[in-house]
Amino acid sequence: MAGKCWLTCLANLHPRIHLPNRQTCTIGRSRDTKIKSKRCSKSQVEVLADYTTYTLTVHQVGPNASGVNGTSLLYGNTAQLKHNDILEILQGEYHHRIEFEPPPPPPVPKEDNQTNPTTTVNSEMPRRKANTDLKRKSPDSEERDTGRTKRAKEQKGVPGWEEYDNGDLLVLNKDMEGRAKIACYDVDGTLITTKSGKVFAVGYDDWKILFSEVPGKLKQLHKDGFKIVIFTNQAGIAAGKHTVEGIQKKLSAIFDKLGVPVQAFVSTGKGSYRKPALGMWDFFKDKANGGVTVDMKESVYVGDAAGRPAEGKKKKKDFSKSDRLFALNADLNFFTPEEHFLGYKTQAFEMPEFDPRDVDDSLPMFDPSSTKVPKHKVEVVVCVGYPGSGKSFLASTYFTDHGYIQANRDLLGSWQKCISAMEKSLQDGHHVIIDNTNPDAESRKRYIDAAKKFKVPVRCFVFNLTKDHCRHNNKYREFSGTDHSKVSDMVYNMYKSRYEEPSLKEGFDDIVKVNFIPNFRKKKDEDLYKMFLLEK
Ligand SMILES: Nc1ncnc2c1ncn2[C@@H]1O[C@H](COP(=O)(O)OP(=O)(O)OP(=O)(O)O)[C@@H](O)[C@H]1O
Repeated sequence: MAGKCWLTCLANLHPRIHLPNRQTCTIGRSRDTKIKSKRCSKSQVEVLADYTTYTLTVHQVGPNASGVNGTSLLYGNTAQLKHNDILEILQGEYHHRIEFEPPPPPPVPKEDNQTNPTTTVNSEMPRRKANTDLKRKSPDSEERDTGRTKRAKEQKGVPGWEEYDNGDLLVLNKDMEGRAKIACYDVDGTLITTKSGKVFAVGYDDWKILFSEVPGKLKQLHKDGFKIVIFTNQAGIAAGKHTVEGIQKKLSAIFDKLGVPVQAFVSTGKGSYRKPALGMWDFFKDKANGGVTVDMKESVYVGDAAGRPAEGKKKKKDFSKSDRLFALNADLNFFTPEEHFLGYKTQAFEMPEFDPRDVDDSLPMFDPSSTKVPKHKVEVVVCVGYPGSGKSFLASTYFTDHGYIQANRDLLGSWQKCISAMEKSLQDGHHVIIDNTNPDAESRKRYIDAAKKFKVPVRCFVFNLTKDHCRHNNKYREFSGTDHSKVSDMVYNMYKSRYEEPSLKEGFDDIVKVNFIPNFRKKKDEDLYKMFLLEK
C-alpha cells in the first residue's frame, strides 16, 4: 500500500500537492496550484486517492473540460488514474503527474481476482449518446485487444480447447460424454493454490494441488458416475494480464496432474459468462452435456468464493461470494473446498446485503401514498437517485403517460440542454421530469431556479433504493442488453460521496419517496432479475 499520493506540477509552478488517502479534495484555480485563468473553476475537479489500489479517481466539476493523458474529460464525468498518469487540470494545460510513494509494485501475471490499476475514463452519469473522446480506446487497450484476438486464433495449438463468443468463453472437451451427476469445481483456491505462497500466482507454473485429498476425491467421484466439470472466471485474459494460451496450458497441466477426465469452461471477461451469472452453466447444460439432463439433487458445486467471514488473524475473509451465488443461481448444492474435500462441518458465511429474490412488491409506489401525479396544472419533477435506481424506467413507463416531458442528460448531452428542453416544455404548457441522478443541492438548484423563473411548482422525487439494489439493477440492465453505457463502482462511490439529502429549504414545494415496484414485461426478464448478479 502506498504511503502518500502527490500531484506534481510538470511546469514546476508550485510545490507538489499532497492527496490524502480516501479523502475527496478539490483542485482548481487557487493559490496552491497558482492557476489564475478564469476558465478554470475554483472547483475544477474533485479527486480521491486510494492508497490500496494506487488509483486516483478524478471527477470533473468545472464547466470547461479537464484532461487525462491527452483525453478530454467533461462535466460530470470521472476517470481513474494510476501512478505516473497525467492530469490536465484544464485540457491541454496545467499538466500534473500522479505519484504514489512508494510506487506500486511491478505488475506480474496474476490470478483472476486481482485487478491491476489501469486508467479508465467513465461517464458518471452514464451516457447513451457517448462522448467519442471517452469511447475512444487508449492505445494501450487497442494493443491488448489486437494481441488478444491474435492469441485467440493462435490458441488452436492447445489440444481440446475451443473458443466461443469472440473469445468470451473458452471450453475444454466440449463434446465429452454427458452424465446426469455433475461434480463442478472452481479452480484457484479450490483445486489449487500457489506454490510461492503468494495470494496471487507469479507466472503460470506457480500452482500446486490445494489438498492431497483432491485427486483421490475427484477420481472416486468420476468412478461413481459423476462428470467432473470446471467453471472458472479468468477476466485477467480480457484485461490483458493473462494470455489465452497461458491459461489453457496451465489448466490442462492441472487436469493432467489430477489424472481424471475433465470438461472445463473459462469466462475470460466481465460479461454474462462470469460467475455468478449463469452464462457458463447454461452453455454447459444446453450445448456440452450431450443432451443429458442434469440430476440437480445429486450434483454439486465446490468453490472458495463463498462469502466466509474472516477468522481473526488466522484467515482472511473470502474475496467474493461469486461461487456460492453461482450455485444458488443454478440451484446446485454448494460446498466449500474444506467441506467437500476435508469433511468440515458447514462453514459460516454471509449473504449479500441485497437479495434480488426478496424485492417487495407490496409497497405503495410513492411515500406518502397519497402522492398525486401530476399534482399541479404544470409542474417540474426533479429525480434524485443512484444510476440504476429506475428513474428512466419510471419516467418512461409512468410519467410520460401523464403528459410529462422527460429531460435526461445522457440523451440530451448536458444539463444546459436539459434546462433548454425544460424551458421549452414549460413554455408549451407541459409538465417536465428531470431524469438525472442529481445527488447534491448544486445539481438540483439549476432546475429549481428555472422552474421558479416560470413560476411553476417543483417537486423532488427521491428513489428509495440501496446502493447495492441499484448496482444490481445496473448489472441487470447490462445483461438484458439495454442500450446504456456501463456504470462502474467508482461512479456509485462518487454519487455516495456527493449525496446531499434533498430538503424543502432548497426551494422544493414537496419531497416524495419513490419505492421500487418490480414490473416485468416478460417472465425471462423476471427470472434474470431474481438472480444474484453481483459478486459480493
Ligand atoms: N420497476 C421496475 N421493474 C422492473 N425493472 C426495472 C424497474 N425499474 C428499473 N428497472 C430496470 O432496472 C434497470 C435500471 O433502470 P433505469 O435505467 O431506469 O435506471 P436509471 O435510474 O435511469 O439509471 P441511470 O441514472 O444510470 O440512467 C433497467 O434495466 C430497468 O429496466
